[in-house]
Amino acid sequence: MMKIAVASDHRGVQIKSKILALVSDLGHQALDFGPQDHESVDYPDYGARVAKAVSRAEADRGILICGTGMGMCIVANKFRGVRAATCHDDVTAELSRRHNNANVMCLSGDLLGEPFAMRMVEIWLTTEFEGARHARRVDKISHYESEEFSSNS
Ligand SMILES: O=C(CO)[C@H](O)[C@H](O)[C@H](O)COP(=O)(O)O
Repeated sequence: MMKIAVASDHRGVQIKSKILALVSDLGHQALDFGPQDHESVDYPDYGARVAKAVSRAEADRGILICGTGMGMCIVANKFRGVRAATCHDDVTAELSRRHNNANVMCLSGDLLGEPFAMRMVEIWLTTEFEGARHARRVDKISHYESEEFSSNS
């Protein structure tokens, strides 16, 4: 069982509730990081909540929804240890796990149909990281965000 933190902006509130239910149905602990209504909010505030939880290992993974899935991805990737990927379909959902070991999935609330998005979430939650050559590449990403790299570049 994983702890999955989920948040959205106002464009993703409706699908967020469906995703939270799916996450629970799949046997995981679903953590709702808001918002709770359709009032307009700023996606960086909610993206940061989930990304911070993943970065601090308070959640195993996160799922973020905004209009396009892009703004959430940009903000989430500012947090150490977060590998956020905007997923558009089954293939990007699967490969973001198998190749990139993505720990945050970002989705569009505007562009994906609900059944399609639900299938992508299920794929993303059930697909393992392949490791091997991909582990070497993910390790290089970690290196580029390390203090050692920042102080020498
Ligand atoms: O992806 C996004 C941010 O990059 C989103 O589409 C936001 O949900 C969008 O920018 C919000 O716009 P709104 O006109 O204030 O609803």
